[in-house]
Amino acid sequence: MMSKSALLKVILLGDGGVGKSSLMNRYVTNKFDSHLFHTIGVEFLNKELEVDGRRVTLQIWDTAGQERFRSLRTPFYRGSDCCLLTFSLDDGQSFQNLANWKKEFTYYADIKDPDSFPFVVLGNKLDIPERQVSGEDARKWCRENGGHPYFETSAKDATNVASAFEEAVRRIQATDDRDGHLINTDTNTVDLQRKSQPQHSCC
Ligand SMILES: Nc1nc2c(ncn2[C@@H]2O[C@H](COP(=O)(O)OP(=O)(O)OP(=O)(O)O)[C@@H](O)[C@H]2O)c(=O)[nH]1
Ligand SMILES: [Mg+2]
Repeated sequence: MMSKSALLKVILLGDGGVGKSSLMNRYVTNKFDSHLFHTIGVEFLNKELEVDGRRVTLQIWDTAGQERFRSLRTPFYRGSDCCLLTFSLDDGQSFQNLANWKKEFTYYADIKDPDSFPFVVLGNKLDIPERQVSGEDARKWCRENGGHPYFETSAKDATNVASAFEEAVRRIQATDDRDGHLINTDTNTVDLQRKSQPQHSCC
């Protein structure tokens, strides 16, 4: 039985230190490291998953958030199917910068119609009690800037991490049927549910 899986590219953008690498690592390897080094340029990891009965290969691109690495990361924005705008709930400035990240992505990814492009907003480090950004302010920003879904996550304790990435897939699938990205994976699986057809001897 041939089964197809869509190859989808999601990209994590946001200030340095908000937890982009930690979110990717938590989701793909289910690990958390409290002493991660700053990302230089970009890195990516793949993850196979099934969303609403459809198999997906998610290619997750993690980018360097520090300003000095802008020229290293921007060439990789093109071809993204979804952008995860990430800030940290204990860092008000990273929330203020979301608009800049959205603008930078839209420009370098050459997005013709930003209003219909799938963005998902992540407020990370939910486990840290000293919040500087309220959920109400974050939801208001998302409403006023395109109606983007919003998740409060913690890469440290895994809260909402899988849901956020799964929603990114849903938003892509809702935006446009990805048949163009479907890649055939010859899986040679036998469908055990199917009743074996009565053998008709033909002779
Ligand atoms: N408490 C807590 N710490 C976190 C969380 N996510 C990341 N961190 C920590 O925050 C620091 C920065 O995390 P990174 O994942 O490296 O941040 P980044 O966005 O990839 O940073 P750049 O690579 O510089 O863009 C690290 O010490 C992480 O351990 C979280 O959800 N909760
Ligand atoms: Mg990083």
